[in-house]
Amino acid sequence: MKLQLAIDELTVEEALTALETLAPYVDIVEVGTPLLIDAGRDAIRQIHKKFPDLKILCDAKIMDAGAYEARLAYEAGAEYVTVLGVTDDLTIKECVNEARKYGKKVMVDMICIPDLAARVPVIEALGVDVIAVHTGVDQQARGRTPLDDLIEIQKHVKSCEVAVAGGINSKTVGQYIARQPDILIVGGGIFKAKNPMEEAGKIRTLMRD
Ligand SMILES: O=C(CO)[C@H](O)[C@H](O)COP(=O)(O)O
Repeated sequence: MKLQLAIDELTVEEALTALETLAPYVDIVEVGTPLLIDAGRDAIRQIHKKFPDLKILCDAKIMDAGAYEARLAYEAGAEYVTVLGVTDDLTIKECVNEARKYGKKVMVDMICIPDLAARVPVIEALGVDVIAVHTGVDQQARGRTPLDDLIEIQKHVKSCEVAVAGGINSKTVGQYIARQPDILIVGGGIFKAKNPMEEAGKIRTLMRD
């Protein structure tokens, strides 16, 4: 199981500083959508330059122009790019084609897909690498978690990796670890903790137990 650290509400400078202590705990660093809006691909470039061993996920949440936008992420140094599962199959396929050209990966964000059982086989057949269930922050504020979606999606995914995101922290992570997703995504749970390094350490320890 890999730990993906989602960096959403930090500046690039803050992200680079935070990674000095957090990098040893994580496998994948996510340049989150808000950070991407704030700093653009420079966020990917700077993190890649300072931490060349860390895999970077560009949370572009692509909805259109799959090949072009995926290429922008890969050329900046991202290993993964995200595309939205609600978009059309052609856009997802274009991302996959571009990933294969660059030797990189595509994660599909299943946010707001009402019928996971119907959509998963179609998306898997497009050749994506990771399918992620994701409860967005606005839904989290209404008390929703991604646990039921994780349980549901694991019934339908046959071969690609499964990731889970949405308000996970060291107190709730146990229920996700018990389901053994391939990638656990944590953002606010670490960055909003009093001691982010301690929180990342706790999560990492629980992943090993
Ligand atoms: O994709 C995201 C926001 O669009 C987040 O990066 C993802 O939900 C993880 O962050 P958190 O753990 O704070 O929910």
